Amino acid sequence: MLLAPADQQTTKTENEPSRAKHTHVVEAPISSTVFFILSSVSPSWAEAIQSLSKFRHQNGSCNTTSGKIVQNVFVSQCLQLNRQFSPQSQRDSVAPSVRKLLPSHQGKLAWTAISSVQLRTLSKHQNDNIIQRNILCNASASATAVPYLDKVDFLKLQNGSDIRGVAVDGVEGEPINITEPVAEAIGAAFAAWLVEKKKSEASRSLRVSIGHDSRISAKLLQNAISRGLAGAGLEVVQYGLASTPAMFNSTLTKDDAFLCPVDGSIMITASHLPFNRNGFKFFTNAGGLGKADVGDILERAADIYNQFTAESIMNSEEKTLSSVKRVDYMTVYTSDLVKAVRKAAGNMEKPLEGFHIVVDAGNGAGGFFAAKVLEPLGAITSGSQFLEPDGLFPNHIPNPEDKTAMKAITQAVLDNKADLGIIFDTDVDRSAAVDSTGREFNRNQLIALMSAIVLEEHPGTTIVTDSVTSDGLTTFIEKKLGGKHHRFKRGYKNVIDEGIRLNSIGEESHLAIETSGHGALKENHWLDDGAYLMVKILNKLASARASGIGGGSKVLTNLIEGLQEPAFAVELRLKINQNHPDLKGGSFREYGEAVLKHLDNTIGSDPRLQKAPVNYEGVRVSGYGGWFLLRLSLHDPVLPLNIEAPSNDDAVKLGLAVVGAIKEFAGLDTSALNKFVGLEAS
Ligand SMILES: O=P(O)(O)OC[C@H]1O[C@H](O)[C@H](O)[C@@H](O)[C@@H]1O
Repeated sequence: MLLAPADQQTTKTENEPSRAKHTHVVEAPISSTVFFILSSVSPSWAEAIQSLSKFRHQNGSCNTTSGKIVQNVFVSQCLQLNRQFSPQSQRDSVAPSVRKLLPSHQGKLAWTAISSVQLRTLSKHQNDNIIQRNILCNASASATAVPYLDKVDFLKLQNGSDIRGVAVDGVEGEPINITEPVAEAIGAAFAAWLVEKKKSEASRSLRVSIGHDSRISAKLLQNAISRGLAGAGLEVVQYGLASTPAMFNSTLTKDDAFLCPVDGSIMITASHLPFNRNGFKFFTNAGGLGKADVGDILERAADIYNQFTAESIMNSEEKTLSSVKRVDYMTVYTSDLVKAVRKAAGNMEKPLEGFHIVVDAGNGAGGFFAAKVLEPLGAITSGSQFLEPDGLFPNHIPNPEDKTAMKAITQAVLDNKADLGIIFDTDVDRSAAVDSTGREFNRNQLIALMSAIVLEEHPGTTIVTDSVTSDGLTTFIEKKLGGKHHRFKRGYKNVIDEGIRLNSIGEESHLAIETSGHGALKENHWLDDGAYLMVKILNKLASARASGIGGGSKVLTNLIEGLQEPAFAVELRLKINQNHPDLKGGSFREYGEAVLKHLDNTIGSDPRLQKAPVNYEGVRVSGYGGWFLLRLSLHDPVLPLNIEAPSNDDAVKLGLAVVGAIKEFAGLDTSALNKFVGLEAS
């Protein structure tokens, strides 16, 4: 329910279950541990902290500080404090003077000198207790302390339908391009876009929710983007740690007590990318914004940013954050998930009683699933791992496509003799599962399992998938399950939009799902939601139990019996060298298209190879009992090549067919493929 305004809010550990409907506003001194760390590094910071602490207490507006969150709040507060102490006459030059106040080392804070790599090699104990806090400070502070209004190429921040960039310093060759002013401009731009979109409906001021994953730059960016929105006159509601699907859901929920529905929503996340990255996803009740709208927002943001002055930034900070509200929305979202499972099990209170289910959240935002979804349904969750948010992702990348991550959850299932394992990506829009024997339900297997569940409910329906799905999956969906497999393009947004489009032209489709673990169901507003996919699986477990069928996750494993899996599968990512003279100054996309066209023409003359009769992306070819697909990456100057075959030899033959066709493209780095087929030593 509604919490205190953001600037008075207790910053408790964010995945802690909410105990009270209204959170108390607590005042407390700056954490002494942080004081110790900072003072040992820089006396001038220590003085600043003492002044800040005093100032905040005298003025009765100190945020409580605990754990990791303290540093973000703290650095931001120091900067605010400096601004508050500056007389108006000095404020025009506030950015340089703020930088001067910070202990600087070549334009950055002195304590950014410890590199993230060094930190990672320190002992776990240190990492957990002191050093990790230090890097959090470094990271957050350096996002603020880089030259304040540097020139930024906003359009380069677009990554398909997302915004992605670097928010934390410390990785060589990756300078920060999402600073607080950049985020503030993006917030203001989204506000302008939303007002224009919703002007016919707007009888009150528009409301926007903001949530974030566990990244170390999240808090600063959340406040910065809030300033942009609030400065434009919108009502801002911060959710804190949240999942991407929950953010979309908040545009649909009807509940005044939680200030819902909101008119627009922003998730701060860079999914499974490394700790130094961050980004934004945008939603309205019509779904996630697409490429064109995100491009529009970035153009507006560039204009807004160019008009920023140090004074305007300072004023927005002073005026707007106090109006921001906070709501514990994850409670609404998780109770909806709980209700969905109860309903599917004939309204049993604890339909998962006795099931042992372990969760691996990879230290992302998905830790809530154990305590707030599985346990209320009666499941035992002991042995769950990496549930605590930690933006350095110290255990494994939160990504169900990652082999190490899948190994970790499989091991947890086996070690705990659990019935099922569930794993999420950082922002919980992707997931995968593992049965009690350690069999993975990810990629084609997850799609097969979800198809089996959905086709039981909607016989004959069309299953939309991405382009890298296997031939065995098509056979399974069409021959075993009696559905239709519509293999479309890569990209969750492409897949979901295609599911929606098919329905609009009269072809019934209830599931759009990618091998990456993204998936959306028609019954769930086409919401791309890894947690909801797992709910559908839990429903199956619960309803099997309710109808007296035992055997734990065997009921799931049985559902994908008959799915043929390739003996050999590989993905090779061939880079396009954008500076190579062979590109003749053209874009990597044009070059990639030329490679694909040439491959397409070459394949036509080889009788052992057949082009896929229906294909929406790249060049997909069958032969030697298997297939390959060469396509352009959605985001990168890369041509990913997927090969599946009955044996390694057959896969090599398919690889050689590709080598023959693309070898004359000198701007393409084919070394990975050459090694695979044995033309280069590995
Ligand atoms: O085209 P690629 O580089 O393989 O990337 C494709 C993937 O990009 C992102 O991760 C999207 O979230 C996925 O939906 C998509 O499948």
